[in-house]
Amino acid sequence: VLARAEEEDPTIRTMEEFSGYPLRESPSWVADSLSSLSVESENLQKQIDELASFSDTPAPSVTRVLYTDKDVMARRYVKNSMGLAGLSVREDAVGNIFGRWDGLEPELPAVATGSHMDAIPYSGKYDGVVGVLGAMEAIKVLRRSGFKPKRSLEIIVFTSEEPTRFGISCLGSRLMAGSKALLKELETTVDSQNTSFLDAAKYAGYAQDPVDLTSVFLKKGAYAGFVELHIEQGPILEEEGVSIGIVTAIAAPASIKVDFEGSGGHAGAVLMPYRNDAGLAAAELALAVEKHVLQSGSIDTVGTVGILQLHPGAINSIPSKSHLEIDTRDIDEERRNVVMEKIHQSAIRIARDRGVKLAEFKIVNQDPPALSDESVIRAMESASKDLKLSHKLMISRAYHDSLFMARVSPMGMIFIPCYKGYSHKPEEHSSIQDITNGVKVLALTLAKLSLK
Ligand SMILES: NC(=O)N[C@@H](O)C(=O)O
Ligand SMILES: [Mn+2]
Ligand SMILES: [Mn+2]
Repeated sequence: VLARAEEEDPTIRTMEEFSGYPLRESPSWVADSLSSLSVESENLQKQIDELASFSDTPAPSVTRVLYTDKDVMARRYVKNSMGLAGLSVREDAVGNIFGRWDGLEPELPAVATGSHMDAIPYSGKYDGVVGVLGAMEAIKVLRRSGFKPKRSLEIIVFTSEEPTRFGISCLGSRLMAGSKALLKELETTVDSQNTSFLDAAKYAGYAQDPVDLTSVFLKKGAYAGFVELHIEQGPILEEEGVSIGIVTAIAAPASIKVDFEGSGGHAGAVLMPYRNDAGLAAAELALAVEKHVLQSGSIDTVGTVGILQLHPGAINSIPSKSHLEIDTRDIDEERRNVVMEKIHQSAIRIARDRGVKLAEFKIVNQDPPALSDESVIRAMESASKDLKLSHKLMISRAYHDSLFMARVSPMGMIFIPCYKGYSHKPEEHSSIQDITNGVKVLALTLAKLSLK
């Protein structure tokens, strides 16, 4: 369809370049391709179920942690599927996977899409995976419709969006966005088993010597656009009966690691006035996090203590050490930073009042929010309209690799409804109809962006 229009009327091309608006969004082009946008939904659901089987915990839960055997098997499955979809596949030094469909003008910066396939402990099978397998299906949909992209289309599977193994979220996309701080951090980063990041990466077949992780950095202007399809992970779309969420901004995430050290001792013999209980210090700080977040003055501020560990972890021994990991977010970066400072002051006060040592108060990440790009938002909106799917503008409270891709490319995200907004638990679910709608909107959005 495209080739024919271009050959027939060069003025269209000039008009397009001038307005930056693909005239071919004229009803005829969209109408032509709309009817032929067929999604193989059954096969897509089968792939989602198959990928969920690469898990270290029993179904319906999914646990797939970075560079573990199940992660390596899942990576092999996805690379294989990319090959079958006719994409040229490559990987970088930390295992970000790229599947490319060359466009008519392959020298132009490509348009990318993608998400992640690692899964936190005891989570579901849709978080990230819909954006990876759905992206592959979107490319297949366009191929089936006879569409020929001008700009190449590239699927990216990001390494370690989840912070599970090394406490670092969006590790792959952060590096792609050129984070020198992370580069440094990874030299000494170890997991809870004291395995270094580099050893774990090597175990999975990455970070081959001579290790140069700067090779992961994206060249400026590498992509003309990036669009991530993802489940909403919240209840709004389902509650309002809306099919498509068009993300305009991603909230600003931050995480803090805290260690307290006390004197420990016998749970029976040490009387209460003589204790320096690191466990109670941790408990008090966890409640202080909640207090500061609730007092931020906005419902948009959230705070979670998702990890709280006590040492030696014996019922009849007073905790001598405690470790907490705090996740706090807000769409207002300043307001979130104020909360973080209050949490820090509380940690110092609690340590003083309880006679324990604040051994560590480490801000692991403190990221700014990201805004979606206007032109990408317009493309997602017009795609939803063309497909006659209800849609609404909304913000993402969860973070995504898109948060970092926004630093190197015009970014947008497409949300689909999920059951009761459940996520990060086995009950996470999106209907194949909702996934199919998301895939169609993604396909059409990629087509429009690839013509620009
Ligand atoms: N999308 C998503 O779940 N990202 C998470 O890693 C998060 O904690 O937001
Ligand atoms: Mn997640
Ligand atoms: Mn995700």
